[in-house]
Amino acid sequence: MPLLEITGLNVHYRRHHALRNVSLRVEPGETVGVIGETGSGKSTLARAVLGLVPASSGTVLVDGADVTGFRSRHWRAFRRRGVVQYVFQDPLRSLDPDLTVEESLIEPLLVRGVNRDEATSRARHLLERVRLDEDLLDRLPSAISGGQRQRVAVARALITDPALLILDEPVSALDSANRVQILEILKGLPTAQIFISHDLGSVVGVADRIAVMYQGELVEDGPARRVVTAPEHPYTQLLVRSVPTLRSAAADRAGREELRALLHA
Ligand SMILES: Nc1ncnc2c1ncn2[C@@H]1O[C@H](COP(=O)(O)OP(=O)(O)OP(=O)(O)O)[C@@H](O)[C@H]1O
Repeated sequence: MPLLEITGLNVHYRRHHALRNVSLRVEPGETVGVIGETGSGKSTLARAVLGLVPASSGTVLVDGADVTGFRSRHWRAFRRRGVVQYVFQDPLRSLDPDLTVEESLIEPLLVRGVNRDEATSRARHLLERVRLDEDLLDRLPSAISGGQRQRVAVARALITDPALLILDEPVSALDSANRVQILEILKGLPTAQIFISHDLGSVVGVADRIAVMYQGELVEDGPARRVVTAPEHPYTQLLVRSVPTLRSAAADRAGREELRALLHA
């Protein structure tokens, strides 16, 4: 069973048709890159999966449950299970400015009834996974760097052991060194991910599959290598052409690594 199955999804903001008949599947453990230019509907897709905008029609099945029919109490119960977690471009949106790093990390566990010692030990373990020093645990988000904050946001999203992580432009606000480090961390995760970006270069080294959005429609969806080496839709062809070394470098894994280093140098 797919972890996420979106079928014929339409979303309107008043009279604006933001998502048009979008269908997308994500299998457990799979990373799907969603790319497209500004306004193409990428964030709306994420919002629909998280229940932050209503669907006009279509279905969104998360772990077998049709969330499009959920009322607010269903959403509360569903969110408490922590099956889907998210990370935004700006980590200050995911982190409470008044909570220390440690408090931010353990809070999702405490509300689920995990005791403080166990929660703290899991928080420390996750810090290691996102390559952050334990010294940061006592600091407020305002007292750490943007790259560190985004790593804390990733750790907080992972602490409930979600089946699906939705990342909306997670590296767009970071400098190139931090960008590469976060991409490395995401690449090593066993969790299924939807990685939203306007930048094909960021997505290509992380994603198993790439889905391309254009004007509210999902115009192409396929294995990352195929989308990059043999793009079918004219918009994808344009995207690939605009990153000249992508096509040849995507031919193998080593090439992709090289390409990413090149793009983020
Ligand atoms: N709350 C809203 N009310 C009205 N229209 C909206 C709202 N949010 C988004 N839109 C419109 O819906 C379309 C899709 O927006 P969305 O944020 O999903 O695009 P995006 O691909 O994520 O863009 P970006 O890369 O700039 O974040 C855009 O035309 C946008 O102006």
